[in-house]
Amino acid sequence: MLTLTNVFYRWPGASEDCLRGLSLQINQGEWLALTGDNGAGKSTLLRLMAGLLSPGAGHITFQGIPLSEMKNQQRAAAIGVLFQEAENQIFHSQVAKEVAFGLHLQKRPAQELEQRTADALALCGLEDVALAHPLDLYIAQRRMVAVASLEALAPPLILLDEPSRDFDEHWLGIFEGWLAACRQRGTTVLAISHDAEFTHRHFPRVVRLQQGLLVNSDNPLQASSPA
Ligand SMILES: Nc1ncnc2c1ncn2[C@@H]1O[C@H](COP(=O)(O)OP(=O)(O)OP(=O)(O)O)[C@@H](O)[C@H]1O
Repeated sequence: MLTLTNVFYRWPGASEDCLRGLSLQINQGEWLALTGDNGAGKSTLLRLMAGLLSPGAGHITFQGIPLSEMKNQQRAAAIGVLFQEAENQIFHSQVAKEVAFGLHLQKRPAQELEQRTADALALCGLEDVALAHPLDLYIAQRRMVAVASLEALAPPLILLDEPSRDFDEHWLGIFEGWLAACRQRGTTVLAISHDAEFTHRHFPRVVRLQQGLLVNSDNPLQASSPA
């Protein structure tokens, strides 16, 4: 589904490459966790996978199409991202409007838009705050607003950066209910996570980013190569 081939990336002004010839294939329907030390480059890699940064060398394709050739709208429909600071991806003054925004951009019929928004709010435990300002919510609820916005669009590939962070037991349960819905519809998911228990519960395949390359957690000495 998503294929990275010999990808290099160096941040502007940095003296060394952050990613050094990294290759990875994420298959359709696969759930893959990405681990690694602080500063290893996991969030950088996620931004490359989302098409928000471009590799300095190498290439990334989504279902065979280079990410660089996809239009923004096409990419947004295909790949959903939950950032580490999910509150920074909230732009509207009302929860329901925020959740519906992506569907508006896709020009979905009004009835479908309303239904999908209502369903996403319900699944994400936000029905009672649908008319609230997102910034008036607790941090866990705000994070779920960003999740509900993803749910409304239901992209086939979802990238999550430290998703279990900020959740107490109650909200983690709701978030994991959403993950179950994603699994049921065959969504492909990649998650960066430092939360070993969460990773173990959901992600059968784990790769580790180390010195700009990926290694399999099962076999730390062997570089992860395209399947
Ligand atoms: N916007 C940026 N501009 C310049 N350098 C950056 C930027 N973002 C990250 N970096 C650098 O890239 C390297 C990798 O950072 P990144 O945030 O991708 O790591 P990470 O593995 O996600 O870390 P963490 O687990 O702490 O979130 C670091 O050296 C960081 O300083």
